Amino acid sequence: MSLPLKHLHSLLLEMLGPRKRSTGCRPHDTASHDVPSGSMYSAWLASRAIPSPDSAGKFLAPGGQRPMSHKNIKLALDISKRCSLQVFGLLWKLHPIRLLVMISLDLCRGIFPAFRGYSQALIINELQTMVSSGNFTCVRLCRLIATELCRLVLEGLVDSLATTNENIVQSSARFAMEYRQMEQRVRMDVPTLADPVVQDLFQESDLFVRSFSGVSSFGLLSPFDFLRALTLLSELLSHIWVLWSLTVGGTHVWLLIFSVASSILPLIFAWWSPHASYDYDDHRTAREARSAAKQEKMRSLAHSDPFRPEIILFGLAPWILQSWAKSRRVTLGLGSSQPSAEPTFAQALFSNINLTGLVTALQNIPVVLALQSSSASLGSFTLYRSSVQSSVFTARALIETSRMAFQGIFLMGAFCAAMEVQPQLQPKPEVAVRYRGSDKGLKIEARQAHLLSAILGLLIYAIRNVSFSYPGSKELALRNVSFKLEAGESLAIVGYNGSGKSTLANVLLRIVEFKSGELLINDKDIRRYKPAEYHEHVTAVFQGFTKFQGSVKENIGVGYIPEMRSPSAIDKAINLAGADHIVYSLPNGPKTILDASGCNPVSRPSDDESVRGCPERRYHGLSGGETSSLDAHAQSRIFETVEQMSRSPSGERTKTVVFITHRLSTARRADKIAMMENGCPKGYK
Ligand SMILES: Nc1ncnc2c1ncn2[C@@H]1O[C@H](COP(=O)(O)OP(=O)(O)OP(=O)(O)O)[C@@H](O)[C@H]1O
Repeated sequence: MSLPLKHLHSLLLEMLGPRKRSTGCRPHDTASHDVPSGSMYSAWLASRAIPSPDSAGKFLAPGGQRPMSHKNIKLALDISKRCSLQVFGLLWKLHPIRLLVMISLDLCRGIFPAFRGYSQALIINELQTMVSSGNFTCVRLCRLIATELCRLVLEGLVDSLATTNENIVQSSARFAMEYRQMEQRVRMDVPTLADPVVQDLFQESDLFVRSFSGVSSFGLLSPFDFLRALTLLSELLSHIWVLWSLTVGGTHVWLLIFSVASSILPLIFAWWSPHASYDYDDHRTAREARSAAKQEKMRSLAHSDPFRPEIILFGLAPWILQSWAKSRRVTLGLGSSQPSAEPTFAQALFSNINLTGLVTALQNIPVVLALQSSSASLGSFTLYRSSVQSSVFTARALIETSRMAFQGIFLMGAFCAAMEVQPQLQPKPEVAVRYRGSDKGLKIEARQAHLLSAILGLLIYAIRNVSFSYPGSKELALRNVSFKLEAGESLAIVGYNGSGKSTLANVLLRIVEFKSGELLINDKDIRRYKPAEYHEHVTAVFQGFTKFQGSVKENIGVGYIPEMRSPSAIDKAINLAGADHIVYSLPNGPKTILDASGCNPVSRPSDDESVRGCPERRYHGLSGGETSSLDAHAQSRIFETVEQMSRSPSGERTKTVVFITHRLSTARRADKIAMMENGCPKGYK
């Protein structure tokens, strides 16, 4: 079966089967990751619990909105107390001075609107005085206008200085956060990433990192947007100060009350109306999240090249389209039988009747009356009115920012918790040992755990030998595997499909963790070696060989990064693999770009700018046999090469070799043969 087909099947199973990933809510017990209580991880986890009784033990989908409950507020406070300093510290280290400048300028910019209103009020007052007195001497007016122009220029200067500074700080922060995220991702191992709760954690952490791209309008709030709340706060305070200074002595208190009331009346009206429950950001219910995930999978299936042959062959197009459309309809709230979050036409009409104009007009009545009956100036009333309206507007923005910040705190918590996650295969420092190799290669021993089996006699079957099951599977893929391989020996693993050969290889390669038993490498428990150090001494060619989108040279080079750019090392590798005739018959030899999509074995025009205009660097496919699915002849040749490589020039064994084969003739070459059946070596010689 071809690799793309395998991938397609696993993808389809993922989408169709009874699976944990496809649900918006997760059962609690899927978390296999060790959760220390009181950690950031446990606080983050607790915030995802769905409070309703029928969802007991289930979690919100990644990115799901946390309700503003008492419990969540406490968790948010706890997370911000522990995590904000960590994140702030990270940002502080990048550009301390620039960050300080950014905060100061943000605070300054907050008071600009109040100054603007004040300056404009002075001009209006001057005009009023000129008109009422009939004295049209313009010196003072010109001075005021010049001051206003200077203020405008200064505001513009500060704005551009702030924006330039902000861009530098934001770009560095974005890089630093993305780097941390990438660093965390690449150091994770297979068992950790297979944990569905860790997957969710990383997804929310990714959302936090994405918030640094300045996409707060999509409901993501970065700490920088949160800093901008300072601007809003200083703006609000400056407006309140203006209002206070205008009403000091109680001269126009009734006017203030009337203005504030008329400004917040439309807000109260909107809040009270049925439409108010609609919230653009808060649409991630479990059902919608499930549909969004499915819609995304169907979209990528429709756009993916590697799956194209199967899509055509199995006639999957209508199914993809229908499934996508069904999910998309749910996320868009179209034709849903459930009460829609979207406003109905009547609600929309009701809420869209713009009362603001009417209220503003009404506001003018007391202003006019006050102007006629008091000595107050037109300028001060203009300032007064604009300050009231700006205060209400700023307060609204602050409330909205706080609401988004509340959700942002949990995403920030996810980021900090993700940084705490340790790869499961990493040994604890107190048990870690250095790898000590031998001249002959690895000595491997998979054996029973004597002590445990003696104590737990009745449970011997479950614990005594090397056993393994895949996450989410109750079936053991390896059961009670025991064998011994001396350094320099070779072992052939044979067996039916699905008997556990690849799983055993992955356990030996320390790619997956086994559940029980003991695996000794050079007389030390494999779990005590740091995986990275261990991997420096072992290598493997996988059945599902990965082709990277790049040249043949690069594909060979990734096998040993230090020599990646060395033409002689690449040539030697090509020669050792006996691949000279394949590689040098390609249109551009080792420089030929491999078509990693696997769907087009012929040359195709490049989308890559670097390749375009360079006709000889064309894409080229390789057959399955040319990469990993070897015919008898190729297999024999490869084993000759491996045999040659595993001996010293004087013919002594220097490497231990384990190979999986379906051919008895190949297996006979090995010193030992393990016949796998149902996860267990039945015959071992
Ligand atoms: N990711 C996975 N999740 C759950 N079960 C798995 C997973 N991968 C393999 N299995 C199951 O584990 C068992 C052993 O699979 P494994 O791939 O080790 O078999 P194999 O002997 O290498 O087969 P083949 O010869 O077809 O490559 C099978 O029952 C398989 O269904």
